[in-house]
Amino acid sequence: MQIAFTKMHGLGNDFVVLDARDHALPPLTGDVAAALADRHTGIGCDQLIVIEPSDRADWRMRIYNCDGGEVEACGNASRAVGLLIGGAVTLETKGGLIATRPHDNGIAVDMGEPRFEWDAIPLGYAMDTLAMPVGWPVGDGALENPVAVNVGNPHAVFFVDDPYAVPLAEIGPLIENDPIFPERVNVNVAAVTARDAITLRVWERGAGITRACGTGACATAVAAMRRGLVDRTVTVTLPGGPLTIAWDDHNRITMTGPATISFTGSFDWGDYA
Ligand SMILES: N[C@H](CCC[C@H](N)C(=O)O)C(=O)O
Repeated sequence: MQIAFTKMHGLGNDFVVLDARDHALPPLTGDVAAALADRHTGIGCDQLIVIEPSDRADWRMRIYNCDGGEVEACGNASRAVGLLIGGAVTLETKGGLIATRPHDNGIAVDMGEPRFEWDAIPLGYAMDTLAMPVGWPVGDGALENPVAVNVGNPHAVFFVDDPYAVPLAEIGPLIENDPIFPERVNVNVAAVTARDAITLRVWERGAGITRACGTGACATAVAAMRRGLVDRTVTVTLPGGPLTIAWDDHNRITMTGPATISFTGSFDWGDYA
């Protein structure tokens, strides 16, 4: 069975997008998602995205990390789907309802409200989420006291002097899989460089180091705002480029940035299932 796909990215965080708005796909399992996402034997991407009908929003967006796990949110993919569909779009995700609209700087996404309660992250037990009383040894120092925040998906945000000096490939998986995070976690290492500027790198849950992470940018921005380190609109610069994040007086996060269609193609479902 031939299936069409659109290859897309947001600042280099890339996606294989399957459009099932007017026809159902064959049953999609985590194994099929991981096979399609494999950069050696599949099409290759950080996340596999499926657009399908919804009875709660215009459409439903399903997100599979390249490890095959289905997850709640993906900021960069939200912009990609918004670009693909066009106009103002509401999307149902496992992490809640979001809304996209065209913007002068690409696509703007209402990412909803951040959650800071320990059991909403979730964490394994009650603790201060503004500075978790934990640390992980790194070299002759440590990554410690992260902010924990849920922006549809779980994030730990560490503020450091230089994100590019952190051995993220080494420490990322250890933190991602620490039992203190029952649903694992996305690991953000960030430096505040001005009241309106943050530099960020991300080890993504189920995907590893990516060139950009939209939810990571949202999580890091509101974490910095909660600590009083930045104003309520900031530019978060990732390896793939900048995103603008605003946290408004109605407690809603807006993320604005580019989305790109790379190419279209098709594959035989039988090659992967
Ligand atoms: N790895 C993330 C999902 C993708 C998030 C990232 N690609 C983004 O743009 O937000 C998670 O497991 O929660």
